[in-house]
Amino acid sequence: MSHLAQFINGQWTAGEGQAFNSINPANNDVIWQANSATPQQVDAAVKAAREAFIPWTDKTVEQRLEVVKAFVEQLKENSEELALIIAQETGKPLWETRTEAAAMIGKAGISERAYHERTGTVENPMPVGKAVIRHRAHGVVAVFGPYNFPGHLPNGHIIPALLAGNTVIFKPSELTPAVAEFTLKLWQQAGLPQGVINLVQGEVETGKALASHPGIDGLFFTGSSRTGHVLHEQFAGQPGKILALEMGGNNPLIVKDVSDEKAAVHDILQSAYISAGQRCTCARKLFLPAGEQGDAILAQLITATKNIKVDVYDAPEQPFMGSMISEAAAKGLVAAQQQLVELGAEVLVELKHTAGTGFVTPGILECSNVSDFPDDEHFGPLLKVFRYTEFDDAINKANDTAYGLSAGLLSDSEQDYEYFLRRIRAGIVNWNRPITGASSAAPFGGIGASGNHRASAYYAADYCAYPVASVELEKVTLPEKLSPGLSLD
Ligand SMILES: NC(=O)c1ccc[n+]([C@@H]2O[C@H](COP(=O)([O-])OP(=O)(O)OC[C@H]3O[C@@H](n4cnc5c(N)ncnc54)[C@H](O)[C@@H]3O)[C@@H](O)[C@H]2O)c1
Ligand SMILES: O=CCC[C@H](NC(=O)CCC(=O)O)C(=O)O
Repeated sequence: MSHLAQFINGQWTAGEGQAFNSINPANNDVIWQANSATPQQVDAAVKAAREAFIPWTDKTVEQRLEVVKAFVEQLKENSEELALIIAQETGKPLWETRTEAAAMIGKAGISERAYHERTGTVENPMPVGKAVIRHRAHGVVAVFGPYNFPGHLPNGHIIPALLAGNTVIFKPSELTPAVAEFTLKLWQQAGLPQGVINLVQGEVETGKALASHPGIDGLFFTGSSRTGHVLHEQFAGQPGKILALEMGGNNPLIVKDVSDEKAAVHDILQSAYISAGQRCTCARKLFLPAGEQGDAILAQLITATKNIKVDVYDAPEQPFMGSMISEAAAKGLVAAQQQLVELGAEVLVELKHTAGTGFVTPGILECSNVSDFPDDEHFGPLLKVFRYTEFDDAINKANDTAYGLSAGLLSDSEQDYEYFLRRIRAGIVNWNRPITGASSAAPFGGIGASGNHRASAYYAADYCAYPVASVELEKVTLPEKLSPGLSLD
């Protein structure tokens, strides 16, 4: 019998659709196999979530929080195993997947604060009675997750959604089903009532069946801009449904006048190559000043990039970068490098792929002379360098993208930063810090092709509930003065 990979109405069930696998991208070994959920099983999951909605939303937030806290206890007890499963499925080194497990634990407290601060209940006295603002859950929401943070990013939708009183159907990335399954088992052990979260696993067809299901009240998505745009079109003409899209980026980092060149190189490496370049916030384009300082930083960057340690997730001496998510993704990046070379890019450090694996070494391309630079998110460790003479030119080129997720300036001048801050178009704008590693205690989202103005992380509470404004008085009472033209006698 097929592996029981679907969690529907509190029961682990085998999928009845086509078989799919998860592989360890470091060596292409199959580590998980199951059958996908069919549209009928997706329908059963939506019905289970609908049945569970009223009892769940009728609980007090404190009661819902108790379950979330029990889940956090489960996460704490099992964090090492969770970190290992994330590492096996994604290729990310263990030091990094441990930080992902820790971010999942931290999400509960942050979401609790956000729930009260952004969607809490507010009462204001009025001349007659009072005005009250409350927030209500939307109902049944679908959560779609990406492969690069298979635990942390879906968790960033699921916890706020549950706290607000929604019930959830979770469709994880088909590349990381084991992480989703393990996480759902922790929810189950935490005592979550049946139907409150349902897991439907499978490839794109399962995703399509869920996204197009008429029974969902909303969809919270983290993933590529391509899929996000498909979902946006699919939701057109349905203003009653809430759609939150967290998508990719083509993120710029500008270096201007810095006194500590080594520190600048460090922040560039952290921005471009962490998670093997597979973070939505990673720097894709680096703008270096023409002249001596730019030359010196570039030379140091080339050396440091060649020295980056790339290895398996559990290497005793931990690498900075593990493997990419798959061999196909690695090959895609090699193809992107080749395409840029054909457009006029010069290879400063070649990105090289190890056949039969998802391993690549980090690469740098000099792209100042590339005409018709494609506005594609290269989701991996391939940094494109541009040299500039005028700060305004660098900012204009940095803004020359449909995306707008993260951006950064490395400069000792606060005046430069203020200028940059006023002109750059992005949802995350940093100064003298890497542009990756955003805080869950801040809003997280982008503009343009990066999002639809529904920031996540600290602001996720906003899209998990709708406001209800009430004016209230304990009993029906005649006003002291009637409106002109009214008579009750
Ligand atoms: N802004 C953010 O918060 C953020 C965070 C992490 C990753 N990302 C982005 O995510 C991308 C990498 O993740 P990915 O490759 O897993 O994304 P993806 O878009 O391929 O997949 C995301 C989810 O959507 C599902 N899906 C794909 N096509 C679908 C369709 N037509 N209908 C319904 N569901 C569908 C997938 O099965 C998966 O569950 C990168 O572009 C990255 O920048 C964004
Ligand atoms: O890959 C995209 C996410 C990258 C990550 N951002 C966050 O973790 C945001 C915080 C949150 O959602 O809680 C990063 O910036 O490195």
